[in-house]
Amino acid sequence: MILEVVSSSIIGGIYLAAKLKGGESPTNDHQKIKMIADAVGLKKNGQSIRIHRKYHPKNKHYTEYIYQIPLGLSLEDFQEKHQKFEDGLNNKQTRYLLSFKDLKKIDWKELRKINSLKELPEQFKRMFGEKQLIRKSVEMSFDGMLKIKVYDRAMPTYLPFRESVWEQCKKWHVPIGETKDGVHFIRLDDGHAVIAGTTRYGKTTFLHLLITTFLKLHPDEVEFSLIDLKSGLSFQRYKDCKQVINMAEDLSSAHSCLNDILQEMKHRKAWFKKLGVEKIQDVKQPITRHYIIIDEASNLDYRRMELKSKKDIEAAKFMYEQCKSWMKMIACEAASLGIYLIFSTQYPTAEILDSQVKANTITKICYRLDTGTQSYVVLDHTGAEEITIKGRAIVRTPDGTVQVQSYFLDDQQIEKVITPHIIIKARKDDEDETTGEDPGETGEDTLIIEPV
Ligand SMILES: Nc1ncnc2c1ncn2[C@@H]1O[C@H](COP(=O)(O)OP(=O)(O)OP(=O)(O)O)[C@@H](O)[C@H]1O
Repeated sequence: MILEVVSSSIIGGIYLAAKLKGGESPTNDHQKIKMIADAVGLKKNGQSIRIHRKYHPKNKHYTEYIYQIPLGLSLEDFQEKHQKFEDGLNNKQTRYLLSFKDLKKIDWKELRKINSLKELPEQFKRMFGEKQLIRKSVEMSFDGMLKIKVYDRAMPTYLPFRESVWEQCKKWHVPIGETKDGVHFIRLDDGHAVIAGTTRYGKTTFLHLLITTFLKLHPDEVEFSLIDLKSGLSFQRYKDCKQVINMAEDLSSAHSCLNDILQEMKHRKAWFKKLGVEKIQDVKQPITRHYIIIDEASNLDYRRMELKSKKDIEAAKFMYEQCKSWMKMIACEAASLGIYLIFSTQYPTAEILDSQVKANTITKICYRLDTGTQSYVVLDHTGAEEITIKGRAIVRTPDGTVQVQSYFLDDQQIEKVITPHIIIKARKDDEDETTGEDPGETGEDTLIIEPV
């Protein structure tokens, strides 16, 4: 049992409500939602939103309000005002979660004597200071009706990854983290994904979780092309995994890697044609899923490089333009062939995240961004600029938009998964330098030239 303490600056004291988890809230959130919608102009021809149903699922931490919205308004219009709804629902109230253990520590005699929050005894203030604030949060979706879920439970701010979560994974799903309702999985075998976020908020940590999850759960059915444009250090540890076919760390090697992918696409297209199938889901033979992971895609841009000679600038510009056009081709055509682009960047401008790449992206994961405009480029609505917690992300898929606290996977957990997959292999560069001698015959290294 959890007690909820609500402090309100209107009443100028403490209102203590003992209630069971999931009980009725003392305020009427529906009325607040309607008032906020009217106040921010979400009305048409004098018509406001109309409540259709209120729903409180058992054992869940939210109440869902289902509204009919006036003709001419869309989900996007409401999502743009997302912050206004959240602020309005939390207006004038601060809520804390306290356990019975906490309550035992309270000196009730002292508490009865006080008239305002300012007079709270030190011990009580300390206890509240340590507790997590409950801030109601809102999620919106649309299926003909506007559904607004109002959560009254604090989201965790740090979640170490638990290996047991992998046991719940469906095929090609990644357990990105947790919402207020528990573990949240994202499906990554039906399209491409974009991951955006300002520096040090969790993009690369999520990419490690993605790679590790697929190495753990589908080691014989997955391949990776890892394009690490942040000095090549993030993905270095995977370079000897047998599933890693290409590694690139600069424009030139990324260019060559993307060229290889185009060949791979041609090869798969020809094969699918022979089999008489259109998409990977229809292929009965064993076939790998290929994930191209680009970490810091903006670093492909030759204008961000320190190039001096005109010749170098021209060469880099040519490769950059080709990489961009190849990424568009991959975005448009590769998903049905089982090749997926995972595009990660700190700078989601319209220049970096091409509109065609974005349009063909199914999953959008957005950590904190610097501006509402950047948030809009990725999610088509603002909100990511309001995030202040590391690992907190807004995830948008065709199923709707949710806020997630992503898992933090540590180095030991990663090492444990990748160690069984490490082999000694010569990569493409080494291969170019060989004298033509068959390395297999020397009895030393095994040369792996990955076929598909
Ligand atoms: N899910 C998480 N939960 C809590 N803290 C996290 C999480 N993910 C990352 N962090 C913290 O943020 C730091 C940076 O994370 P990460 O390298 O993933 O950031 P990034 O977004 O890739 O940054 P950059 O773009 O600068 O490389 C981590 O070392 C860790 O301290």
